[in-house]
Amino acid sequence: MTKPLEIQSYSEWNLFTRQERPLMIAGPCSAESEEQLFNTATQLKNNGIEVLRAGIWKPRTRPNCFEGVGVKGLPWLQNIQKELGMKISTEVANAHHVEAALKYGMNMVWIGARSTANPFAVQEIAESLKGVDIPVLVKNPVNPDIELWIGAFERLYLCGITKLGAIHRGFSSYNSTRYRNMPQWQIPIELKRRIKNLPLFCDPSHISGHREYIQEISQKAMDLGFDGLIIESHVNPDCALSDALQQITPDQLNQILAHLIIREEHPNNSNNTLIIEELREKIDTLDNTIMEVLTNRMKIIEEIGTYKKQNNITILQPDRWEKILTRVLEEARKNNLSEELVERVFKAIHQASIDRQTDIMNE
Ligand SMILES: C=C(O[C@@H]1C=C(C(=O)O)C=C[C@H]1O)C(=O)O
Repeated sequence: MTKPLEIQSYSEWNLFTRQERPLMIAGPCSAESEEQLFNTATQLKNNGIEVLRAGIWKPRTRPNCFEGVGVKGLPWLQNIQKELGMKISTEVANAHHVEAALKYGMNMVWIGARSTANPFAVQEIAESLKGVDIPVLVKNPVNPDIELWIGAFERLYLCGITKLGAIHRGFSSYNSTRYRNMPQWQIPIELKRRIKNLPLFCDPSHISGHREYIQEISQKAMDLGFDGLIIESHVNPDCALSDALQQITPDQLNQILAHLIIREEHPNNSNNTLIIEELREKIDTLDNTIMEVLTNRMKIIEEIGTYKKQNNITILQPDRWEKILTRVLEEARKNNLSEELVERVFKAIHQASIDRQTDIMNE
């Protein structure tokens, strides 16, 4: 889609009366019983949380796990809306879920990571939401594919939904990493650049997979300018029927929120602005130098490419490449620069050289 999506600001969502960052959505991974849900909601509400989340249908990796209580949990949520005045939200994965959720007065729904990865599911959900005026949040797909994530917003938008928001919950990985799902922060950063006015929530519970990391991930999300957080909270996390390790009590959630430092995107006085502006001028000059160096390097790459073509020499020269990489990594170590950064930069430069010389060979 070429035209920018005209997305409504969260101030028009009718969900949050408190509009400061972080906008908060919290509640158990799953609704397990009326009592568990009501007690959790009561404590959250007493701690100032306005929007409750609870999974009713749980997509599980393997069969024979707890797959949610199903529609019988919907009246429990509706009762909380009535008794406690909280806004209620749940995950929907198909048109039946949407219909049932709407019947019980859901104030917001979200599409889960596995569903976002499936355009058929997203299309079905989008069509079933036509004419409905509640916010719809979309979790990132399980695979790190930003186009698929953006495609889901476009499908919803084309069905007339303009109260849209994104939830960053991290990406699946084969390797074992510090977190359950890799944050790959560059992807939500790019999403923010591509859809500028899209409200962005972070789900530190699913990124971390463990409660001990929720604080640091929430802080990072705030420092990257996320608008809100969606955090799993349960009255008795250790006895939770799903995602026990990553859930926290409403009081633990309160502690985490109390420790968050909320920084502003723009400096709040002209002196700070001036200092940053001066430093940015220096960076602009250096960026110009980088561009000049890259341009000159590429010119020489082209000369070598032409010579190789005329003299039947292969494009890739493993020994030369090995030497370059060894040398710059050694320089990185000496200068206290991240070796990972230098390696990534030089691999990208080398790949671009190969691509350019390939073009020359084929001319
Ligand atoms: C430029 C050359 O071609 C390739 C590109 C290189 C580079 O970008 O520095 C190095 C080795 C080759 O794989 C070369 O042969 O020197």
